[in-house]
Amino acid sequence: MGDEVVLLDFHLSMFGIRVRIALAEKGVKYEYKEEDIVNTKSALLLQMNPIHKKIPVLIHNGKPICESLIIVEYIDEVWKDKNPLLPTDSYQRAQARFWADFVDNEVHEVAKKIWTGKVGEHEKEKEKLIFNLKKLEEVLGDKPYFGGDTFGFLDIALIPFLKWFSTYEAVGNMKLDYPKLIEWGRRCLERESVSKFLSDEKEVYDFVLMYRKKIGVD
Ligand SMILES: N[C@@H](CCC(=O)N[C@@H](CSO)C(=O)NCC(=O)O)C(=O)O
Repeated sequence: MGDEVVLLDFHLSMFGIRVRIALAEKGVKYEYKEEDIVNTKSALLLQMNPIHKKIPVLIHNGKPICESLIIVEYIDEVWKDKNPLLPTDSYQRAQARFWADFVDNEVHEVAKKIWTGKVGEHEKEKEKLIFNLKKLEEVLGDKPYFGGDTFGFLDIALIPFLKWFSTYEAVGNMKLDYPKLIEWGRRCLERESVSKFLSDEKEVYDFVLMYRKKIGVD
């Protein structure tokens, strides 16, 4: 019997998009299940991720794997016959994991304070986000991809955020300066595994406006 793969996800989730890109890069077939994370989470999600109760969750032959970066590494290890995502060199792997963690804690968490917070209240976070994106541009340097000549793990970790940057700017009333990342993003979007899943900027913006109203900041 072949692999049974199910993905519990939310179409706009930058974390879920990471997993969808990795599965597409590996050519893995799976059943996609959209979760209504804003209102009612399914019993399956609560059963498969009882600790965080969050998406994405990959269910492989009935066994759940949680946390997007862990899921991407799992996919890379299980379906290792094509498109390796992590570098083979241990030091390069460690660097890729370090900067992917940076994306989660220094880009996403900082930006989330801006788009879920009252307008004008997060000047510190705005400065930090600008600084942190500049750091990522330095890591990219003049390479086509973060891992060098091939699209890989750290590209997958960051690319889903590309279509959230304009919302960060609009809600935060700020200007992000990241020309090299824009160029890199255009390069990544040439891959069908990316262009197929990256959210639409207006859809992201409309979702954030709805979410801000729901949590009462607008
Ligand atoms: N560290 C985790 C974050 C997942 C997450 O925040 N998922 C969100 C949707 S995307 O913003 C989620 O499931 N939120 C529901 C909730 O917070 O209850 C990962 O990398 O998978």
